[in-house]
Amino acid sequence: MTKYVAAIDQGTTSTRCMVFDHSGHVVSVDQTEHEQIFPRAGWVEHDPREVWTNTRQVAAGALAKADLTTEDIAAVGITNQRETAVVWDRTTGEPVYNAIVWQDTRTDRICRDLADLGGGQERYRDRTGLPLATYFSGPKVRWVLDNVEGARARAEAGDLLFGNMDTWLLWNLTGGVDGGVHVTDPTNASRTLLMNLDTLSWDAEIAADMGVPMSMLPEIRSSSEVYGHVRERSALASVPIAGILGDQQAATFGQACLSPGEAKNTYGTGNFVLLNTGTDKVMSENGLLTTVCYQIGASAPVYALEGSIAVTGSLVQWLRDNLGILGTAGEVERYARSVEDNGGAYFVPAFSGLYAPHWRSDARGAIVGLTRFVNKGHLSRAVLEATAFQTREVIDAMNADSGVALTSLKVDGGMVVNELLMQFQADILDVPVIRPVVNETTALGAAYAAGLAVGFWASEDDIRQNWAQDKQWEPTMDAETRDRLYHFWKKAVSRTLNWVE
Ligand SMILES: Nc1ncnc2c1ncn2[C@@H]1O[C@H](COP(=O)(O)OP(=O)(O)O)[C@@H](O)[C@H]1O
Ligand SMILES: O=P(O)(O)OC[C@H](O)CO
Repeated sequence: MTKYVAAIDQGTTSTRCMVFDHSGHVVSVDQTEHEQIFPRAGWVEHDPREVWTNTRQVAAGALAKADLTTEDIAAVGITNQRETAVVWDRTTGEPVYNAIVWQDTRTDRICRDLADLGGGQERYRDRTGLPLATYFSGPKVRWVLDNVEGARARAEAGDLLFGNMDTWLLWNLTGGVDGGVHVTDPTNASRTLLMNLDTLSWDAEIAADMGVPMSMLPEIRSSSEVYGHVRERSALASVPIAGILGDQQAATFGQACLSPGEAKNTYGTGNFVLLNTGTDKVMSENGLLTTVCYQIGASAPVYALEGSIAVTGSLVQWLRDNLGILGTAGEVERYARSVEDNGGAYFVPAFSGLYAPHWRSDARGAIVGLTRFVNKGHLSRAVLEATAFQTREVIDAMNADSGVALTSLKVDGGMVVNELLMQFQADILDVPVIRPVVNETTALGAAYAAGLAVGFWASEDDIRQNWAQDKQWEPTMDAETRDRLYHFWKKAVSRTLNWVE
């Protein structure tokens, strides 16, 4: 029997390939970053060709680093930044435009026009589980067809294909113009504003409203089945591609949040809290998303409530790259520890407006409470605290929507090495925060989906058994302090609204 399963994790800032053994431990990893393209304020793009080239490189790199060959790999899974939209020509394989990234706000006008058709921001909530917001892929496809010369005519002639990053990579991995498979899974499809959450199929009426021809849309298959095999003459040649999960759903799966009431929070570029609600979908009345959590083979889909926060780890990057006041992301903890508290400063990073639970595209970032006293340490602390406060907001909304009061929170992602943040998070939520041994839960979740499809893992019980705790932070803050800090956070948020006119 082959000993390993691989996962390709195509994230916002980088692409990695990871190889896991049967116990879910990392055997090998290779990773490379891609360019963040900011053509103008509010626009964020990636070059899909660069991402595809990087994918091939890291697949080869991960095998080489552990001295593995294709024969050692039982299956490969794909997990990806969700909502990031690619439109390409099926006859040439060439993208017609850069990938428009989930954080991009250029579709604000399109979303407002759609809302004006009736129903406002909630127009498609019943069918899709989502508010009308710039975050999702459908309006991004509309923008490409409206703005790239000749694109609409080519789309209507059936020459153009759409996909989130999972679909773009799957199509290329399985041969591209030579028989590439044009498929996605329900977790990715549920982020387009085009999929019906009950039937797990495309909604023709919404696609018509959105001006997106149905011929562009990939086939929706389950999250765990063999979609095709990797093309010949490449690193993972002939390996079955057997799992697709959007990265936040993959992390939920990798964290073994497999029963209703279990939740995780991933701290990466943004933060994403997902609560497994089982085979019942919970429609949010408090600004959360209802989304597909996973669908394993022919089983019924499992749903989740999601609190999506656009800017958390990227705020640390902003301090480092745009202001130059940090040398590395890790330094934020050292500066934050140099002071006792935030010195009265609050930083609301509404760089892409505010996502959950506010959904306010008219908000923009603000630092409030500044006095001459505030220094680099206080700002560093305010940056970390912003992550924890935003998490509290979505978890409060989740409690209200689901009636589930969390008794602990599983965490993962690039920011969870930050111990000050983890302690502050436990304090602001007043529940323990738990970090697993394998923090690479996103790639692991995709590996599990692929491994289950080919019998490498027998059942979800294997996933539960593989999960192990690394560290737990207990809340120590008194209620009065917690309430005071959170009160000022909410006041700071109110100062960012109604900024864009
Ligand atoms: N020690 C740290 N403290 C706070 N944030 C950190 C630290 N190390 C990394 N980060 C942040 O974590 C993020 C990277 O996490 P990762 O999970 O790799 O992101 P993604 O998958 O979204 O690309 C970056 O935004 C970075 O600023
Ligand atoms: O690539 P990440 O980890 O920042 O995740 C991005 C999310 O999928 C966006 O919805």
